[in-house]
Amino acid sequence: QLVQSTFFPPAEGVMLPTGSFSNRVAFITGGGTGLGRAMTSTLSQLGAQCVIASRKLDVLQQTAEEISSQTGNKVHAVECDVRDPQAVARCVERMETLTGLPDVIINNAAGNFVCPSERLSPNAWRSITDIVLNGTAFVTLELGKRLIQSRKGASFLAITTIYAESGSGFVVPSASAKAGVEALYKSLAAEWGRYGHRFNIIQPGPIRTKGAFSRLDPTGAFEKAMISRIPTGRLGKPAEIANLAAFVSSDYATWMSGAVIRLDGGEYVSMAGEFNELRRVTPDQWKMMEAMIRNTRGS
Ligand SMILES: CCCCC/C=C\C=C\C(=O)SCCNC(=O)CCNC(=O)[C@H](O)C(C)(C)COP(=O)(O)OP(=O)(O)OC[C@H]1O[C@@H](n2cnc3c(N)ncnc32)[C@H](O)[C@@H]1OP(=O)(O)O
Ligand SMILES: NC(=O)C1=CN([C@@H]2O[C@H](COP(=O)(O)OP(=O)(O)OC[C@H]3O[C@@H](n4cnc5c(N)ncnc54)[C@H](OP(=O)(O)O)[C@@H]3O)[C@@H](O)[C@H]2O)C=CC1
Repeated sequence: QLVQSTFFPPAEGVMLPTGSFSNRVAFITGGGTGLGRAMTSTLSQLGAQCVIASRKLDVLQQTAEEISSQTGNKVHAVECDVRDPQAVARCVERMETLTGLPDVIINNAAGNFVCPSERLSPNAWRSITDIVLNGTAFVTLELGKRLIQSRKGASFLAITTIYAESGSGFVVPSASAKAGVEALYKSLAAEWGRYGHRFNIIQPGPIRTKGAFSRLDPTGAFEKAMISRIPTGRLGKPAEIANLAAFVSSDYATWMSGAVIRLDGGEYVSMAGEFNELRRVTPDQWKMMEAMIRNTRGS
C-alpha cells in the first residue's frame, strides 16, 4: 500500500438499508468464490434469496451454507457450466422451481490467464471467450426470454474489467470477450427497456482474489507496480464491488440503464494520461525544468 491510501480507507460494511432486497431473488454466476461470493453475501444480508451457479458444486454448497447461516436467508447452489446453453437452460429451470425467476441477475463468472498471444491455442482462445462472452450471452438470453414471457422486469449486471475499454496485451481473449459483453449489455439496455429490463456494467480494477491473482500475477512480481500506479494507493476490496453491485441492482437505481461504472481507485486514468509519469519529478527538478521552459520565451 502507498502512504496516500490512508486517505482512502475502504468502508466494508453493507451500505444499503436493511431489507433493501426483501422478497427479491438474485442469481449470481460464479457466486461461490471471490467477488461473486462477496456480492452474494451482501445481497443476502440485505434480504435477498440468492441462487449461485458455477461448475464446482462443492465450492458453491460450502459458500451457500456459510452465507445462509450468517444471514438467515437461503442461498441455493446450482451446478452450471455457462459455456453450455443446455446446462444454462437446466439451471434456470431448477431456479424457477426453487425460487421463481430472479429480480436481479449478475453475470460475474469468468476465466482468464496471462499468456503471450503467440502462445495461445485455438482451444485456449475458445475456453476464455466461451466462458466470458458466450456464457454471459447464454445466461442473459435464457433468463431474458423467460422473464419477457412472464412479463417480469429485472436488473442485469455484468462484471467486466477496465481493459474491456482500452484492450490489453497478454490477456487478449479476456479483453476481446469482455468488450463483447459490454457491447451486449449496452445493446440490450436499448432494446429491452420496453420489457422492464435494465442492463449495467461494473468495471473493477485489481482486487485480490485467489482466482484472479493466481492466474494473472502467479509469481506476485507485478503487484507492487500495479499498486504504484493506482492514485488511491491500494487494491480494491471485494466489499467495495459488492456495495456498488447492490446499489446498481436495487430500487435506488431504477433510472440507471446502459451505464458503465469504473471502480478502480483511479488506475485507468492514471495509466492513460500522457504526462502522468511526471509524478516522479521532484520539487528541485521542477524548479530546474520550469526555468528551462521559461527560458524558451520568444524563441
Ligand atoms: C492481478 C491482476 C488483477 C487485475 C485483474 C483484471 C481482470 C481480471 C479478469 C478475470 O477474469 S479474473 C478471473 C480469473 N478466474 C478464473 O480464470 C477462474 C476460472 N478459470 C479456469 O477454470 C481456468 O483457468 C481456464 C483455463 C480459464 C478454464 O479451465 P478449463 O475449462 O478446465 O480449461 P483447460 O485447462 O482445459 O484449458 C483450455 C485450453 O486453454 C489452455 N490454457 C490453459 N491455461 C493456459 C495458460 N496459462 N497459458 C496458455 N494456455 C493455457 C489449455 O492448454 C487448453 O488449450 P489446449 O489447446 O491445450 O487444449
Ligand atoms: N479480482 C480482480 O482483480 C478482477 C476481477 N474482475 C472480474 O470479476 C469477476 C470475478 O472474478 P474473481 O472473483 O476475481 O475471480 P474468481 O476466479 O474467484 O471467479 C470466477 C468465477 O467464475 C466461475 N466460472 C468459471 N468458469 C465458469 C463456467 N464455465 N461456468 C460457470 N462458472 C464459471 C468460477 O467458478 P467455478 O470454477 O466453480 O466454475 C468462479 O467462481 C470476473 O468477471 C472477473 O473477470 C474484473 C477485474 C478485476
